[in-house]
Amino acid sequence: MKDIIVIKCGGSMISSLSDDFYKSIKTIKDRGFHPVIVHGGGPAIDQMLEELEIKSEFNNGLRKTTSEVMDVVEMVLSGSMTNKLVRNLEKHQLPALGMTGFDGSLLKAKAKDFENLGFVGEITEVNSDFLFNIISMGVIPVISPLAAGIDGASCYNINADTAAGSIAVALKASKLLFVTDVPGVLKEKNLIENATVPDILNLIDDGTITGGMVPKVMAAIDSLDGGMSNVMIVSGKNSLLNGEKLIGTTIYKELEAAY
Ligand SMILES: Nc1ncnc2c1ncn2[C@@H]1O[C@H](COP(=O)(O)OP(=O)(O)O)[C@@H](O)[C@H]1O
Ligand SMILES: CC(=O)N[C@@H](CCC(=O)OP(=O)(O)O)C(=O)O
Repeated sequence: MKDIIVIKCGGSMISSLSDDFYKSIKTIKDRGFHPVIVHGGGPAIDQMLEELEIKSEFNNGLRKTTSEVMDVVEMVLSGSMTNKLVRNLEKHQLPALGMTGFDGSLLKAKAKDFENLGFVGEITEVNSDFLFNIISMGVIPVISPLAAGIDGASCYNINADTAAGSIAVALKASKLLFVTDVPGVLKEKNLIENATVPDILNLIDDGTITGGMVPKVMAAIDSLDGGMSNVMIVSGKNSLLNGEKLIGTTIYKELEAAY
């Protein structure tokens, strides 16, 4: 299927995505693209864990997921996070269907490093046909990054940036957008509009890119390695579009592609 655009909505933005953001999704769809949404929910998971007095820690940007933490992750990601997006899409005349990676065996995973990270998963399979069928009905899939183990029994917590990258590669999407709470990759408060993979690695090394931006750019790099050619980090605070153009940071594999 041509012109699929995978849009990852960060948990930092889900509750405050602007009306203009949803209108721009409508414009993108009207222009013939098929949006597929993958969402996060880190801040809402943090809040629920805190309310329940369950401790959680991060290891290289990934939440160490004990079975107690997994129950909360599953509840938050597949509950209010998905529902907020679906409700708002429907409000903007965009038919949408919320699902986890369990539905239709969409995502299969194995433990990434059980000893240190518990039930954090690494995606091993994406059921692309399941998504193609939904997309062909004109419906936007809204996916929470939970996956079943190969045995079908265990449940894994996948970083939403990583899940979006794997889904974009599997669907051979023409674009992958990471929607977050900043306009893109910033250096000294200025937006970097174009960056190659070596530029990004240097920005991590010199401490310009830190925290939640690290899994995002790493997922961008993995998806470029997986064959994607167009990966961007953009803000959800306003419209994604400035006329014909998407606004944000575009990451390219190498210099020739950038200019
Ligand atoms: N160089 C950078 N440019 C922009 N944001 C950065 C940079 N380095 C770190 N960040 C942080 O990354 C955050 C976005 O990641 P994250 O909080 O995980 O968002 P999301 O929930 O949308 O995935 C920004 O709000 C910012 O605090
Ligand atoms: C393994 C892992 O860290 N999973 C993430 C899943 C949610 C996520 O990625 O949400 P954001 O996109 O808002 O960061 C977590 O538990 O927070």
